[in-house]
Amino acid sequence: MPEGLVLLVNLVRALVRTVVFLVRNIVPVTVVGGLGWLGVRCGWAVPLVFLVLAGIGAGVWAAADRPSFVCCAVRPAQARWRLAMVYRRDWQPVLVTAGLTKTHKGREYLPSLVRVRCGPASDRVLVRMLKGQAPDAWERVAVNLAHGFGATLVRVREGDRPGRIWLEFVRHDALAVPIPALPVPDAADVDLSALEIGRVEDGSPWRLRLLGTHVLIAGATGAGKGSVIWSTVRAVLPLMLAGLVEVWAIDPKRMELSFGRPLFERYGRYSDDPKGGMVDLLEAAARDMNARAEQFAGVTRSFTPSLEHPFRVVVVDELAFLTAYCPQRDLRKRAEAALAVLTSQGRSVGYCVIGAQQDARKEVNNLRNLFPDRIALRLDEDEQVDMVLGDGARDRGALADQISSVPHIGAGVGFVRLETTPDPVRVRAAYVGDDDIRTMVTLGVPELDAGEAA
Ligand SMILES: Nc1ncnc2c1ncn2[C@@H]1O[C@H](COP(=O)(O)OP(=O)(O)OP(=O)(O)O)[C@@H](O)[C@H]1O
Repeated sequence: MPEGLVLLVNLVRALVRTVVFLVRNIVPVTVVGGLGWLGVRCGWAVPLVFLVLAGIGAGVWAAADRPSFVCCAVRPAQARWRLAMVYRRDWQPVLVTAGLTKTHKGREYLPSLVRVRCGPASDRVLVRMLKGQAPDAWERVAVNLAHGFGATLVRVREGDRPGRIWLEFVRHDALAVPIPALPVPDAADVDLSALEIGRVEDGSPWRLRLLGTHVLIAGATGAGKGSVIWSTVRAVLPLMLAGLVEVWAIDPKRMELSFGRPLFERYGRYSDDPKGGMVDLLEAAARDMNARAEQFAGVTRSFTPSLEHPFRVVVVDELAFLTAYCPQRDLRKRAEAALAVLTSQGRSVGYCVIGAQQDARKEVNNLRNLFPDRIALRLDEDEQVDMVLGDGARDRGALADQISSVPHIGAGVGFVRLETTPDPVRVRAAYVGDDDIRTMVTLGVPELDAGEAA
């Protein structure tokens, strides 16, 4: 190519890049340009005064309404900064090393970086993949991307349209510190479709639905199943006291739920009797549910709790004890049958089963598919993740087998699928300690003093 032509091509390239840069950064460029122009025309004291006034304005805004300041000013600025200083700067070298680019006839094709959004603990980067590329190609090199961009973890999420994906770069673990028990809400604020029981990784509240569903909590021993159960009981406590919710507790382990026995006995039922009492309780629930279903048939399709028909939550602390480990075959069969009736028909008539289990394997719990909502806390083996959350959940980032077994760091941490997104999200349940449970019992059964309640 003649030298003059090379020069011309490079000149045009530089011009195009400058225009693209100016258009992309129109706001900061205009502000800096405007201040510079003021400085030249009126002296440098004038832009300085503007900057000081802007600083004071930002300070007042931050003091008056911190969430909106963070959301509208800090996060967009952080996203711009990280786009320029982290992602755009290292985009080409990292993608080339990770094998995500293609070279054809001497020309390199590079996936495009569309947008960056920053959250409190992670960045989301929207990427336009190369034509013919699939998200799996990115999932396979997630570790390379994490190291390349200085993140602790990268998850690949579906994009806003075909051909695009979101890369979620986790900067630091926002759930590494235990969350103390949440305050007992006012009765008017309790929503059985969205009970606040902890926090999602992005800092938003973790809300659990009970109305119209059943919940399975799977986690190895010490994974923190108790904190999910107790945070849920705490969230419905005001409605229990008002007679609109009953909690029927089945406690084969005689540990976790026995703390709240007086509460369950007054505002529901409780059994830890391995000789048939627990199964009787399950069967009683199934019978009541059938009677309710008959009463409602043809009258109503949506359930609203009332004093006559309270919402009933049946909590089973260890499902496998009733369905697999119980030595009497007859009791196992009866428990399985009652659970199957409750989980298959109870949703629309105000029954919700919350089942906890340590072992997610199929042979231990055949009823797993009857629980529409499932929570995977720390699990022993990677194949259990898909057994709990459904096929492909682990590939989509639900690394429940890698949650720390140190209680302070990993207990109560897990993965769930929310209604709003197909991808599993990381959550942590608030920790309801023994004192919190005592306080709850005293609230519900005031005649017991705190000592007796324990
Ligand atoms: N959400 C939490 N945040 C911090 N620590 C927690 C949390 N949940 C539980 N822990 C700690 O982890 C320990 C084990 O929790 P828990 O007994 O709830 O586990 P589990 O899954 O019910 O175990 P198991 O099946 O053996 O009964 C608790 O004693 C507590 O110290």
